Amino acid sequence: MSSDRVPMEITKGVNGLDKVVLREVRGSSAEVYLYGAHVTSWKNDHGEELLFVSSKVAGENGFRLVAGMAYYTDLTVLSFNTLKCQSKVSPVNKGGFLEVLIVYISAISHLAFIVYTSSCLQKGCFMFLEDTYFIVTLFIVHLYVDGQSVSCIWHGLPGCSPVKARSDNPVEANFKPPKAIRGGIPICFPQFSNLGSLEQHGFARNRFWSIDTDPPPFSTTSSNKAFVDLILKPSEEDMKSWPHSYEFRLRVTLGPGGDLMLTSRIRNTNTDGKPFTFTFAYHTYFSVSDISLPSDLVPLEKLVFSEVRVEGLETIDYLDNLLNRERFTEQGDAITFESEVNILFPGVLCYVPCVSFIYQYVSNSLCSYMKKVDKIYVSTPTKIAILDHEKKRTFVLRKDGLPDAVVWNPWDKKAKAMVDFGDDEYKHMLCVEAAAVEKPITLKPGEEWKGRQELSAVPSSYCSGQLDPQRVLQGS
Ligand SMILES: O=P(O)(O)OC[C@H]1O[C@@H](O)[C@H](O)[C@@H](O)[C@@H]1O
Repeated sequence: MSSDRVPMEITKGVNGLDKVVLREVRGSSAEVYLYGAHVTSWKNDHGEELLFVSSKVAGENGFRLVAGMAYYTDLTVLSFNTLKCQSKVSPVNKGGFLEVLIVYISAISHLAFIVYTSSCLQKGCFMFLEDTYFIVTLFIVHLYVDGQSVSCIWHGLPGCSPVKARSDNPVEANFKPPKAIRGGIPICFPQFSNLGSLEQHGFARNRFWSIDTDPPPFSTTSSNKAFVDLILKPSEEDMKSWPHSYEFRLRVTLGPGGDLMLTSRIRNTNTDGKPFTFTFAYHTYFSVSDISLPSDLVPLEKLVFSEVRVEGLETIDYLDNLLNRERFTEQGDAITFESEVNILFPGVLCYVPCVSFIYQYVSNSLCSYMKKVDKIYVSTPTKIAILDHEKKRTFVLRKDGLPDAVVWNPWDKKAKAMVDFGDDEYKHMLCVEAAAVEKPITLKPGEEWKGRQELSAVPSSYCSGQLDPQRVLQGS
């Protein structure tokens, strides 16, 4: 091990599982579970989480924002004190904070309702309107809960949008080995998806890895960087389903600027002279602002596109997982995700609840198929950008040894069917996965394969129509 390396911290995570915490001097950090060699957290120097992990993994209280978009309003009716008096704090929430959606029906009356909150607050004095659509003004309030009292911070996020109020029970931690962790960066090896006889995405993501204290030297230096080396070797059990001997070494490095690098080295150590073949992916769940929201008010006749877009895959061939992996070519535009509220109403119609309801209902039933994405882009450029308008952030993914890239979001219906995933969590994640899928990799005994994924999160001042995609992709 290099002597000038930044020390790492080994601690316990969910369900008492060991995790390694990497910290970088300017404040960014990353967490890697030995279970699955799974990166579950990557934070920038402001402490903002950049990866999505399902709330069902962490067992946090569940709350979900339902819909909303930027729009002017002024709200003076509610006071923080009202909220303070009415809050009933459950001990479950001691020391935590909750986010509450306030709905203000401006066209009808100057009343406010909390329509979406965690269950402990439902027991309070708030009026809870479940499964009801409104055209409303939105306010986000953070309730900081400290044993007895609740203090509120208005986040001043006025919005106007059709909103569906929904209750949601606090989410229980339901993650436990041998299940894979939903979110972060699972490693798919030796099989991507169901492309073979093994379990979905292979077994590496749900095996216990070890810390590799003496890895063979790397060609690039990791000195002055925080990193950890992990290793996976086959168990007798694994040999039954995949009868090959290998050493899978993973180095997770946090660079001085907060960049996150994953380098995999897989060596065939078969002594029977036999080669083996595998497919692979870094199944990265990026945390994004609401992917289902439109970026601006637009006229009725125009479709609205979401604020999250992927650039670098235009004109690239892809295999569509939703259509039996049939091959298509991506059209010239960046990949966008259609809005749940894909048609908006002009002027005063915004304030008529029944019109809102009908539009929301119709647009949801017509468009949900179009929103799902599950595509394997083949032979892509080495650099892909994920732009997040709302967060003013661009993720840049660079890859090496991994010709393909998978883009996946389950969208609403599949999300509901996934037990380890909240119903609305699809809105806040997008998987873009550096992968080797179309042409499986074959290693003869003694041969080694290397596949690297490097992620950076850079501030972007994107505002509609002003982004030059080429600059994002070509810039350093
Ligand atoms: O639920 P899993 O096994 O983690 O897989 C999630 C998704 O992973 C993606 O990589 C695949 O393209 C999807 O088809 C799959 O549904």
